[in-house]
Amino acid sequence: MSKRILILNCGSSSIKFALFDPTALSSRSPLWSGKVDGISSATPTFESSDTSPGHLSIGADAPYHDALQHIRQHALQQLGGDQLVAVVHRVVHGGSKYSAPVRVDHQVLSDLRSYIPLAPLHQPFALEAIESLLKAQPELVQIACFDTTFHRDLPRVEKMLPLPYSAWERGLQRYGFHGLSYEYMSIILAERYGDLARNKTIVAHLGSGASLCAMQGLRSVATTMGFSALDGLMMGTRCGALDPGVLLYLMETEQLSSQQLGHMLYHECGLLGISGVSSDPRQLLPIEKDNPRAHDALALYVRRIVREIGALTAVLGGLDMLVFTAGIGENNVEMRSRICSDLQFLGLTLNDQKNLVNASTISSSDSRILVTVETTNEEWMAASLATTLLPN
Ligand SMILES: Nc1ncnc2c1ncn2[C@@H]1O[C@H](COP(=O)(O)OP(=O)(O)O)[C@@H](O)[C@H]1O
Ligand SMILES: CC(=O)OP(=O)(O)O
Ligand SMILES: [Mg+2]
Repeated sequence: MSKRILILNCGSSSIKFALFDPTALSSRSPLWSGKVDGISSATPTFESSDTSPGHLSIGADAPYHDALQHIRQHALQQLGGDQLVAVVHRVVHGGSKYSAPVRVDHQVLSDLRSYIPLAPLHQPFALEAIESLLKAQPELVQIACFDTTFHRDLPRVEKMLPLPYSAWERGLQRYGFHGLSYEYMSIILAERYGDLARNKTIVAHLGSGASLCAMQGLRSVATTMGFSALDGLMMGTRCGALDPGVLLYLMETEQLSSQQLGHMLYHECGLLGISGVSSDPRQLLPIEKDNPRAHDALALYVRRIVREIGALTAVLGGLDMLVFTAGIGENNVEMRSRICSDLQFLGLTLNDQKNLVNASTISSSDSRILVTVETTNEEWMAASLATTLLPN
């Protein structure tokens, strides 16, 4: 009977899953993988390496729960007679207590629950999966790998918030997210580009959630997400960095409660909020010529990225390499082109042909900055980080 581990990656718009042989992780290829997409939308889809994409019928009341059940059934079929030795979860927030992967028990689960208000779009769903498995199969080993871990050694000046000092003492700090993706990038970039990648690199993780990570020596030295996954770039439905005066105004003058504010900031802002049409650039690009709001949404999205790349370049004291990853970064030719076009002042130029086919290197041969496209693999990264915690 062969050993298997199941990885669950609960993102804000999808659940990705993968089954690995823990004794053959060097191949980085899962035995089976897939995703449920558009979970809270009217048209959720399921696809896996053994089935083509299709509509997934899940209830509107508990779509994450239903999607997880569906994945579990498929995973059990895939396992056949093999032994599931652990389920490994991408958990977005490890807080200040969990700075490394951990085996989950009731105490850990309760600690992780206390971080739900810091990541309400992600944390509850990963924890729901952990909790239901803990109930159904208490003997099954479950391991949590955190998005925050890769940023744990951020310089103090990047972690601090300019609030009264007591806030820092109470643990209010910038954490940073998408750490599994960035850690994977740090491995891949070292293998492909060696010393060049160890210089001044910015990785742009552009998916439903989006952030940038400035790396030096392939370690995180600054990142755009902060205390929560709301900070930094404008996203599909999240606002990104915002003048706190706006929040005071909305609370005081428009009497918005914290719940209403939370819902607005996480679900009704970003590309969807401005356009009123979609959180997905693929839907907005074809209509922007005739739809000023779609045009504004895309222009603001690009502007925020360019601004933050400028800021991180200043923090790094220069830039040698820019890497695009995640759903939009890996696939959206036009968005990459617009971002790079606004960065020409850095001596960055794209090779349009290579960009068009999502080639691995998309900068032109005379560009001062190497621009690459890399497929992220948060599931393999979580599998790899969990190996030391697996039962013998
Ligand atoms: N083939 C594709 N072409 C263009 N954009 C894509 C493609 N696949 C995914 N995307 C974009 O990526 C986004 C999802 O990115 P992803 O990294 O999977 O997000 P998350 O992990 O938050 O669910 C989608 O909203 C869509 O905009
Ligand atoms: C932290 C975060 O925003 O994750 P995702 O991009 O998967 O939603
Ligand atoms: Mg993601």
